[in-house]
Amino acid sequence: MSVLKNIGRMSVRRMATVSATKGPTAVVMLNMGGPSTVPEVHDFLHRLFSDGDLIPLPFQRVLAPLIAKRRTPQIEKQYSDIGGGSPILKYTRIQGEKMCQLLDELSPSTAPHKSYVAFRYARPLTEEAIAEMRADGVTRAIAFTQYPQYSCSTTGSSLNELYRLGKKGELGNIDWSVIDRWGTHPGFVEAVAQNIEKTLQKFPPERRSSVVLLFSAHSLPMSVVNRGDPYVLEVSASVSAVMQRLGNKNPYRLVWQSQVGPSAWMGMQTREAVQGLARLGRKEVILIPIAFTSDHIETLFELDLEYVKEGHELGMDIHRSESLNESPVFIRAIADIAAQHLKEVSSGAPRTSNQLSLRCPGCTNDTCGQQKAWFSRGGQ
Ligand SMILES: C=CC1=C(C)c2cc3[nH]c(cc4nc(cc5[nH]c(cc1n2)c(C)c5CCC(=O)O)C(CCC(=O)O)=C4C)c(C)c3C=C
Ligand code: FES
Ligand SMILES: [Fe+2]
Repeated sequence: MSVLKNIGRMSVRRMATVSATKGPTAVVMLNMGGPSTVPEVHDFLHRLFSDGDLIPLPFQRVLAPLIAKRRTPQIEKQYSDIGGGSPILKYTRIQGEKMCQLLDELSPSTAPHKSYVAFRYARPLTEEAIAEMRADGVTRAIAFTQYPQYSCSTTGSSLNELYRLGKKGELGNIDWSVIDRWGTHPGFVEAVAQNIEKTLQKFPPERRSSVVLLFSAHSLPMSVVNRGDPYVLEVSASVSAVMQRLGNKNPYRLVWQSQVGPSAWMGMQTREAVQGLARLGRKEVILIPIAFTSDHIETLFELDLEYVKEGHELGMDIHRSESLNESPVFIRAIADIAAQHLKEVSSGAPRTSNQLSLRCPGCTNDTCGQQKAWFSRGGQ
């Protein structure tokens, strides 16, 4: 038995060495990113408002710098109030590195694995991740979205950006596949549920089952919802899966936060929901971030410094459930998702999910269609 084990270990090591000569299997962590320091806020907002896949503006090149400049002082203040910057880069690096350690064990035939961070609006940008991958001699890469639920304004924007670089010939000779959503994966659901259970402990046992679970996700403009974007459905599916895992013991609602600008956005708004619950006398509440995997201004500023504080002023016993951040259950989940994906693609499965192949019925952005076709061919 031990001889067999040793042979197993040797072949694992040999395979790792062989693939090391052609570079590691890259796992590219796609996300929007956030300014790591206050002076980076302006550039972050400038890139965000310049992204026509997120916010299509008339005369975008002219308007984006003006809007970014006008909004910078307010957002700088929010980042100062949460300690001087977004922790998303710190957490994404930790999640990626720990995930790859697990992946080397779970998928020895594709080892070694190396994670690269590709942010859409903050450094390291997609181009920087690609330069590092090319220097490492990468020939096989997974574009792994770190948004659990798919929206064309988030994951779609990151994939469009990769496609544009590929079309310009800047990606080199890399064979791509995509993990484009995983909002109901049992490991993700388990990690969120465990954090809720931990927060429920803060309430007296006899009142625990009447605590209201208020799931909160970043809202979407109704123009995006109404063109058939799948995000609202997918966030709802995550909430249902978490509630099922919790045995449906608590009353709950899904509400939406962080609307920007005057247009109509998906509701009900989180702030109004907190106020409404207080008015109805339902004063024991847990706020649960469900659409983002690490802390950011929406949790640390909007939920903690605004809504929890306002809830206390209304006499509520209100707490926020922790973000996933360094949760080992979560890191194990993303490693399992990547390992399963590598196994399926190596045995001939398509390079993206079937769901990614479908454009929103109201889509008028040609890049979306070209991007989907390009990834389905492995980025060729
Ligand atoms: C799943 C999460 C997110 C979706 C969906 C989303 C859509 C979306 N966002 C905007 C406009 C802005 N978003 C801004 C910041 C921001 N957005 C998300 C997440 C999602 N956005 C996060 C996590 C953050 C904050 C980053 C951090 O470090 O905390 C901003 C900038 C901040 C501000 O000016 O208020 C804007 C603008 C649109 C238009 C949109 C869908 C089309
Ligand atoms: S906007 Fe959804 S596919 Fe283009
Ligand atoms: Fe946003």
